[in-house]
Amino acid sequence: MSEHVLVERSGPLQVIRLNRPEKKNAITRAMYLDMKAALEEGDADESVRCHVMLGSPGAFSAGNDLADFLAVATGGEGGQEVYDFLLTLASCRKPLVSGADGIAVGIGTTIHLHCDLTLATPRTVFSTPFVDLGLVPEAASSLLAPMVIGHQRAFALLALGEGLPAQEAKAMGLIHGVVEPAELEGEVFGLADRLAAKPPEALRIARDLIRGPREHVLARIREEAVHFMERLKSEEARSAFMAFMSRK
Ligand SMILES: C/C=C/C(=O)SCCNC(=O)CCNC(=O)[C@H](O)C(C)(C)COP(=O)(O)OP(=O)(O)OC[C@H]1O[C@@H](n2cnc3c(N)ncnc32)[C@H](O)[C@@H]1OP(=O)(O)O
Repeated sequence: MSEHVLVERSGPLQVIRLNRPEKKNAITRAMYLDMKAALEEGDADESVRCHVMLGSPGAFSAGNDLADFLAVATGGEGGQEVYDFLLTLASCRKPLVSGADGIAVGIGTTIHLHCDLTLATPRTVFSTPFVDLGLVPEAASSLLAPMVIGHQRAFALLALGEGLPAQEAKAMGLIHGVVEPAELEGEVFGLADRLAAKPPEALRIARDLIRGPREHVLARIREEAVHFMERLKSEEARSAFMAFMSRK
């Protein structure tokens, strides 16, 4: 386990905390592996009733590490860890509650589409500049976002790259609530504890019914991944990553 993902237990909750604040919690290949392993271990552990996902004060996540993307764009290895993590996330068997404060870019936004309850703060802005990076949507966001907020709002988010402030995201039904930064973790743990206290089998069946079949979500992740991997190696993407890495 890298020091950039902290996995803790809090009673029946398993807490996965992104812990790379100096890089705004940009997610590296090692961090995807850690998050995947934690979700699998929590799912397999009968005493875990709910997963909690958190970032740092001011930054849930700046999305995929762009140095890692640049490495792939210039002929190196990578990409499989993201894909494997997303398939695990989308098939997770236990409820997921997340809290986002501040920066939530790329996968730092799309992770929450797989969470059952998400809280954010007034300073949180969700954004997915995929197209500006020469990329395409991932995490089945091209399917899930239009389902939740409608085509045009999803298009503005995923294709135009417009930031979506937390209050608007709540009004659209994309997240459950907005609380002050100082209250975020307490409120997230409060929701997760309420879920953990429910009869687990009834909650599991209810969650499966509410989320619906997973096949089409997994199929969309696969479909997006084909395009995403091609785009990662494109000149459009390479120049966008280089522009970020060489900015002053
Ligand atoms: C499958 C997944 C796909 C995706 O997730 S696609 C999305 C990829 N992410 C992005 O395009 C976001 C890139 N980052 C930014 O645009 C900005 O950052 C922010 C708006 C998120 C924050 O800006 P500010 O508050 O001014 O912070 P700062 O000075 O830019 O960042 C602090 C340190 O964090 C590093 N960093 C930020 N984001 C990333 C990243 N995504 N990959 C690698 N490093 C990142 C910076 O370089 C810098 O580092 P140093 O202090 O050493 O200069």
